[in-house]
Amino acid sequence: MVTTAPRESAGEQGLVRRVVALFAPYRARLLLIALAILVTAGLGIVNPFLTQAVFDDALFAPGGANLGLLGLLVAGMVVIALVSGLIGVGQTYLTTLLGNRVMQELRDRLFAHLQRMHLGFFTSTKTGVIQSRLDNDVAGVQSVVTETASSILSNVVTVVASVIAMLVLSWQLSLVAFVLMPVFVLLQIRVGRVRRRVAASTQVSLSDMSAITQESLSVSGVLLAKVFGRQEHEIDRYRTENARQTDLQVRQTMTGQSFFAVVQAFFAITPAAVYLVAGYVGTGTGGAVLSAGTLVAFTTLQSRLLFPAVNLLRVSLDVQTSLALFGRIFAYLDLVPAITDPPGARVLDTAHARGSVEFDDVWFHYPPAEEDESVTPGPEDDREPTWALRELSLRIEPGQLAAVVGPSGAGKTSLSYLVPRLYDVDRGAVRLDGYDVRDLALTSIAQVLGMVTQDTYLFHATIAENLRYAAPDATDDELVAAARAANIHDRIVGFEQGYDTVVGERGYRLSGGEKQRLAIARVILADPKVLILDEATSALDTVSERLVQHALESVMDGRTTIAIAHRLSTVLAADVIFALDGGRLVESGTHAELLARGGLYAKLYAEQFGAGAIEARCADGVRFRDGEVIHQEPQPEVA
Ligand SMILES: Nc1ncnc2c1ncn2[C@@H]1O[C@H](COP(=O)(O)OP(=O)(O)OP(=O)(O)O)[C@@H](O)[C@H]1O
Repeated sequence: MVTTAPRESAGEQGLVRRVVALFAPYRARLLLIALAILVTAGLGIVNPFLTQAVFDDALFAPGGANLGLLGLLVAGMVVIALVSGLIGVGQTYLTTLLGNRVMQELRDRLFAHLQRMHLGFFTSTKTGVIQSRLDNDVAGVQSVVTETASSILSNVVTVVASVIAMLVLSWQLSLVAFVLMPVFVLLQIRVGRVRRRVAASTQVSLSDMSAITQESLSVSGVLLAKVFGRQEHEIDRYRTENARQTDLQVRQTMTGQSFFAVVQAFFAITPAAVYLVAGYVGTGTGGAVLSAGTLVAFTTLQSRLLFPAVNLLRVSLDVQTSLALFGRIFAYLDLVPAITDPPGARVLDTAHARGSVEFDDVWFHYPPAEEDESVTPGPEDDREPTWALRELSLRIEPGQLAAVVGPSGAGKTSLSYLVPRLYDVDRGAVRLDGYDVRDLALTSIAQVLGMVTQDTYLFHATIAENLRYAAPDATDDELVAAARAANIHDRIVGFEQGYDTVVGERGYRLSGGEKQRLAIARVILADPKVLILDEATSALDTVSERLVQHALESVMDGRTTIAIAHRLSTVLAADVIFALDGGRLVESGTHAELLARGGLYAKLYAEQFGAGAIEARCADGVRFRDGEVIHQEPQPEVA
C-alpha cells in the first residue's frame, strides 16, 4: 500500500515560496493594491516638505509671513489628507477581499484533499486533530494572509520613502536616527524564531483541546463518561490542556514585548537626540545647515516612522509565527492519499454491470497507525505484518447471496472493506465484474456497490435529506417506496414531522433498529448491483431485529450480496457460505455441504445458531427460528 508520507518537508524558503504562490492568481489585484500604496505613501511624504515650506517660506519667511503661499500650502495639505483617506478605503477593500479569497481557497483545498484521503488515515488520526488543522491552523494564518501583504508593502514604502526624505533633509541627523536599526533587525529575527517555536506548540495544544472536546462532548463521548462516572476525569483532562494553552498563548504574546518596548523608547528618545545633534551640527556650521523648518520636518518624519517601523517588525514577527502554522497546513496538503483513481481509470457501465466479485489470492494487513501530530512515517519496519487476511481466494457469481461467517476477528469486516477499496490489498487482487478494483474509477465502484455497515451513520438533518444522500434526485414517491421496502415508512409517518423529522447528530433520536432500517432504505434508493451488509444483530432488540430482517430480505433481492451473517435465515438462504478463521478461508460451500463436513461452520452453527434453533442473538434476548423469543435477564445497572 502506498504510504501517506508527505513529500519533501519544505524548508523555510520553500514555505515562504508556497505561501507567496497562494497569492499568484491575484497578480492584477496585487498590482492595483501596490499602486494604491505607492500613491498614498508618496502623498504622505509630500506633507513634511509642505510643513518645511510652511515654516521656512510662509510663516517665517525672511521677508515676513507670506499668507498667500501659506493658504496654498495648507490647502495642499488638506487635499492630500482627503485623497489619501479615499485611496485608503479602496485599498482596504481590495486587500480584505484578496486575503479572504486566498483563505477561502486554502480551506477549500484542505477540505477537498482530506475528503480524498483514504479511510486508514481517518482510523489512525483523531477527528478533533483533523478538524483543528482546518479550524485553528487556518484561522491562525487568516490575519497574516488578509493583512500582511498590504501591511508589509505599505510599511516598507512608507519607511523607505521616509528614510529617503530624511536623508535628503539631513544625512547627519539620519545617522543619529538609524544608528540602532541593524541591531533591532537582528534582535527581531531571534525573537521571531522563539515565537515560531511557541506557536507550533500552541497549535499542537489547540488541536489536542479540539480532540478532547470532539471526543468527550459528542453524544457517544458524553454517554460513555456518564455511564462510567468519568466526567470529573474528562473535566480534568480538558482543564490541564486548557491551562497549558493559556501559558502558551501568554508566552506567544509576550515573546518580543520587551523588544518592542525598547524600540518604542528609542523612537521616543530620538527627537531629543536629534535636537542635541542639531545644536552641535548647527553650531559647527554657523547655524546655516539646519533651519527650524528642516528640524520640524525631520522630527515629523522620524515620529511618523515609528508606527510603520514597529509595524514592520511586528508583521515580520507574525509572518514567522505563521510559518509554523503554514507548515502544519502544507503538511496535510502534502499527504498523499493511498487510494486514488489510477491514470485512465476504467468506468464501469452501471446499467450493464453484472455484479460478480472475486478475491484472487488476497493478502491484506492494516497500515500501522500514525502518530496524531506527526505525519512523518517512522523508519521502515522489516517485520512480517499481522495479516488480517491471507491467501484468500473466493468467487461470488452475479445475483448470489454469499454469507461470510467466522469467529470474532476472523477478518470478515476486512474482507468487506476491500471490495469498495476502503483499503487496498497488499498482494493478489479483488475483482468486480472481472476488473481489478484498483483499475476502476472510485466513483464507478461507488455506483455499483452499496454498503450497510454495523454502525449506521446519519447526518443531523431530516429523514428525507438523509435518505436523499444516496439519490439526490429521488422523488417523494421513491423515498416512500424505499422506506416501505425497508419496513420503516410506518414509523416515519408516526413522527410528528414525518419525513421532515430531524434525526439528531448521528441519528441519536432514533432507535438502533430504526437507524438500521433507514440505512437500508437509503441503500435501496441507491439501488446498487452489489450489496455488502454487516448483519450484526447484537445491538438490536428482538423486535427491531425482526423488522430489520424483513427489510434486509427485500434489499438483498436481485443483487449480489455479501453478508457478514449473524442470522440463521441468511446462512440457510445463502448460495454459498465462506467460513473464515484467522484471516484465512477455511471452508466454503452450501449450508448442507458445510454441515456435513463437521468443521468450523458446523461448530459455529451449533454455537451461534443453536444447531438451527436460534435465528438471531439480540441485545435483549434470543429470537428462535420458530418465532419464540426468550428475553435475557436484564444486565445490572452501572453505578
Ligand atoms: N483499523 C484497523 N487497524 C488495525 N487492525 C485492525 C483494524 N481493524 C481491524 N483490525 C484487525 O484485523 C483483524 C480482523 O478484523 P475484522 O474486523 O475484519 O474481524 P471480523 O471478523 O469482522 O470481527 P467481528 O466479527 O468481531 O467484527 C482483527 O485482528 C482486528 O484486530
